[in-house]
Amino acid sequence: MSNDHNHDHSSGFFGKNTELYFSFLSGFFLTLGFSLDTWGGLESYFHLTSYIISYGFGAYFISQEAVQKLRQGIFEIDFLMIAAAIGAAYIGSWAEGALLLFLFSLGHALEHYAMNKAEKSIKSLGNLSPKTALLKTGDSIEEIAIEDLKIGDVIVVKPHTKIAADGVIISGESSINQAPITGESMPVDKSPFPENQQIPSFSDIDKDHTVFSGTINGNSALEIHVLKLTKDSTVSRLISLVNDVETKKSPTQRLTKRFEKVYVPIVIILVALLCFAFLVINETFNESLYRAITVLVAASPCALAISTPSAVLSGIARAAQRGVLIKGGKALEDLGSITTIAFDKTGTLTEGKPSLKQVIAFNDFNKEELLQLLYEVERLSNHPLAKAIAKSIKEQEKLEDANLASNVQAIQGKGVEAIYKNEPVYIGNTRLMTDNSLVISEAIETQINQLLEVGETVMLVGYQNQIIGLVSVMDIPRKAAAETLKRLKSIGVKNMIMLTGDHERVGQAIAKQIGLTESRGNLLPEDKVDAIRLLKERDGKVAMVGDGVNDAPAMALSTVSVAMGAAGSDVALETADVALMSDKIEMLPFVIGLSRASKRIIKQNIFISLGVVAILVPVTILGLTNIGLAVLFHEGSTIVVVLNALRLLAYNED
Ligand SMILES: Nc1ncnc2c1ncn2[C@@H]1O[C@H](COP(=O)(O)OP(=O)(O)OP(=O)(O)O)[C@@H](O)[C@H]1O
Ligand SMILES: [Zn+2]
Repeated sequence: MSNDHNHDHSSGFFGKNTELYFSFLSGFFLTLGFSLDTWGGLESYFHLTSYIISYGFGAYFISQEAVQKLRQGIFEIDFLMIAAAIGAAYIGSWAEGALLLFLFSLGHALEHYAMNKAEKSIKSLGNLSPKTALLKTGDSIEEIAIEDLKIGDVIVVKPHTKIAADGVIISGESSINQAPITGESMPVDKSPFPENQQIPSFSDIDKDHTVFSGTINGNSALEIHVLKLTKDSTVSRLISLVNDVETKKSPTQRLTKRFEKVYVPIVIILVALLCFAFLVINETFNESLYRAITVLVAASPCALAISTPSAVLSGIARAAQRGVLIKGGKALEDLGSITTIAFDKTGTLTEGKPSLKQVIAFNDFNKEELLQLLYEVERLSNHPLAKAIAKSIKEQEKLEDANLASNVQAIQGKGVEAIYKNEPVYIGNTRLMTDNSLVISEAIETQINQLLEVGETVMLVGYQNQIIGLVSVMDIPRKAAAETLKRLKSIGVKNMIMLTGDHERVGQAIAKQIGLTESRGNLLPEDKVDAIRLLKERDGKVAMVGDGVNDAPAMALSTVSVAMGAAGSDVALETADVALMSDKIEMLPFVIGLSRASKRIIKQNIFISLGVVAILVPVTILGLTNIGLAVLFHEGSTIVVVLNALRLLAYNED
């Protein structure tokens, strides 16, 4: 059976199920012919006509497909089946030939039906966004096509309608159903972005204020400031990523393809030889041909060809229903065999919204001035620590933006560097200070150690050639983290390692709280890459879970990378092998469990398909069965394999 399901048999006067109806008609005329033959007592002319009609309906789609493929130089199993049916007709076994075509076309139609169903549930994403939006200009509102929306436009979203663009709420509060994008079943409360503040880019805005195209508004009307063009919206990107998914073949799929390349020619040679068995043993040519045809049917690897793609597609479709994009069979199979997971800390295992604990000024530096400096510099950085510091200081101190800082530069894994009131300033860890020849006194060292003791992340501030102060924050583990790790352990994940740029001791404090097996701190992004390399050497396969921002290189090196909160970050969505659209870490056991189930089903399917061939071929060569039975077992196994794969669509964690 064809492995490539881009073709569609929807053209036809019975609509999209024409293929299925044609196969039923083939079955009907087969039964009619058989009845006439057995009980009719009429001229053979009648039942023969009925069989020929059955052949016509049975072969209609398969032959088209086979010819089309043959023209492209692809030799398909469909072709073998048609050859077998023609051979059967030649030796007068019309009934068997018709049965073959009937069941083969039925299997084929069911396979297409099932695959379409899985594909549809993946592609349903595409039907999400509405076609038009209500554009507000001044007091007037006009309906325009979503393609005509521009960045900065304001659109009105009525209660219980779909949101037409990715953007930020500027007026109204509502509870939004984000299930179509993130798979979260509970609506999420959203509020307007604070007034009189400049609107940053989409990924830098707190999720409490942003909305996605294709999600559904709750009870009250909203006004939304558009931040992305329709073609760049999260849902558009999702659709194009989903379209790529099917072109990536899984390892098992490649293996079975390679096997078929060797196996199919062997079958053809064997069958050709069997046609001439009458030269060696005492039988007629027709008897030899009958045996050859039976072997051809028995040996064709239809079930094998469909065993992996059906499971991969169903697995991916099931994940998509829960807001998880698995980018292809390789990612699915890899994830299914993972026993080591490396986690990023900030925003992955922790909330990623640290709260401000201490601001301490040293050497008589003015504290007000320190607060203002911290605010001015950190509000221009988009590191989660920076955002938290800027936000808290602004709230506590009611500071106004004074634009005193410029040239803010992130120093990966260490902190930031900027110009504040025309002088260089450094905010970050001790490494950043020593890199810039700033001496950390013993008194400061003691203060730092006291804060680390209680699990706070400490950052120093270097300005005017000395250390003028420190700021500390505390990030708490996600509520679901401990429970999630426990479940991962129970499904067989042995090693769970935290890789963090934060201080070793802060890392260890959190690791202990939530039950990780190891924790490594003080890592620069390149150290995280090394850590992944070592883990791969030690454990074979490693999954890396992160936000895909400062850990992108490590994620790229991992066997399979999993991004959390991918709906909010284009980079994460594009680059990760598996994208959790929501930032719910508790989805991990679900996807890993699903991947394992998919792998299991692939194995079962291959066992079933090869098993049936292994039994059927010797039995047919020895002439112990007839075409009818060979057809039944052969097509039966194909249908069983497809149905087995479809079970994944109903996968749930237990
Ligand atoms: N904008 C910033 N302001 C102040 N300090 C910073 C800033 N960015 C980084 N740092 C310092 O550099 C350290 C390492 O940062 P990095 O981004 O590598 O990791 P992290 O966010 O602490 O944790 P994780 O690696 O788990 O994401 C931080 O712990 C902090 O001390
Ligand atoms: Zn096909």
